[in-house]
Amino acid sequence: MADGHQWKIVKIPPIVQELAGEVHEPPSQYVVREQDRPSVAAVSGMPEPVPIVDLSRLSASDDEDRAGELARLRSAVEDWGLFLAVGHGIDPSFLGEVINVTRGFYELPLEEKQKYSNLVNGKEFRIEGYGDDMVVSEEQILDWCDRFYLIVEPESRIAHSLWPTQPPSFRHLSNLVQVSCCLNFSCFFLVRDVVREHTVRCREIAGLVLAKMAGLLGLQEGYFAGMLDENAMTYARFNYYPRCPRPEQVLGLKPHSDASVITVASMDDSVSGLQVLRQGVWYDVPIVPNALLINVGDGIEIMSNGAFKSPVHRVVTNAERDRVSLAMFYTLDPEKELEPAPELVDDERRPRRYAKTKTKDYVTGLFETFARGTRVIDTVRISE
Ligand SMILES: O=C(O)CCC(=O)C(=O)O
Ligand SMILES: [Fe+2]
Repeated sequence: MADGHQWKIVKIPPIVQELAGEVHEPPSQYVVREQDRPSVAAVSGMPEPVPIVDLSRLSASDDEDRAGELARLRSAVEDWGLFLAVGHGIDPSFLGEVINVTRGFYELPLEEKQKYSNLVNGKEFRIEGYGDDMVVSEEQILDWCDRFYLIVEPESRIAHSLWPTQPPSFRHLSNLVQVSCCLNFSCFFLVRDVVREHTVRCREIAGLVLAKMAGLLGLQEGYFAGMLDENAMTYARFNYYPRCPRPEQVLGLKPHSDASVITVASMDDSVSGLQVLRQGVWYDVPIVPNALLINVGDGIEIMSNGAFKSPVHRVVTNAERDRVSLAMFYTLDPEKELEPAPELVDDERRPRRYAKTKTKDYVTGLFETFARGTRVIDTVRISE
């Protein structure tokens, strides 16, 4: 099962935040092959800008306004697979808090963060928790990034060992140590409470976008959004990209696409790093203050039978600044099958392009392919 799955790993990777403080050059296991090296500024003076969609206008009463924004949405999800969403209604101060608690988590002492380790008994890898890449081979090139994954919903799948509901008792410790432990724990409670609230707000946004995307395909508006039911799983991934002395040699996050139905990401307003691949060219996703990034996941590419695209994206690092982001991955009930909507398949004009898989197997497949630098969607693609 995706959430309970554990993998044997060949080695335990270092925590990049610790490593970054010690080295002047990235160790060889982080240095990507010559042909995979990032141009640190990709196409910023780009032939075309990364799309921006004003969500408030998708439901505008003025027909022309609405049609114009829907056309922008169509082009974004067909051609790019992602866009920056403005007019989403989330208060900028709350978005600032989301980024602050993400930073706050990474500012905790290492021992504190390691209480939430993604390694079981120090040697098996699980999705949830704090740590680094799942290392499946000696040759694997590692990402210059630490991450903390939490399952936010449904309640029944939350790993309560990683998600305490009661602060532990520190009474046996000295006063000074008690105070510092309480501070650390209150930071974790803040992470928990903020991410819960953020999940609900971002799901409303995801629901609106999914409804409009279904409409663009001639499906009922609730078609995709309704699939995010009470058993649907939401993962939060808090990313931390330390400064890197040689940003041109490493990747913060290797090229991948998201296994979600849809992803809603909040990013640092002070430092960019996300790049998207479109028609063979890497584009920088610019900083637009208070915008959210909406990323079509593999789930929508599959369910739309390829009409909408799950984009390949990656993250580059920065020599001067560290960077944080928080990605919310909305996925289906792990027991639900992922397959093209029957309405969008017909043998003559639109043959089926993806085979059926169970969501939990798909998500498990993501972690295995990601470690190898390949894409899980290619394992279900039906060749023409
Ligand atoms: O850090 C970012 O901007 C994107 C992160 C991302 O792609 C992911 O967590 O899947
Ligand atoms: Fe991603």
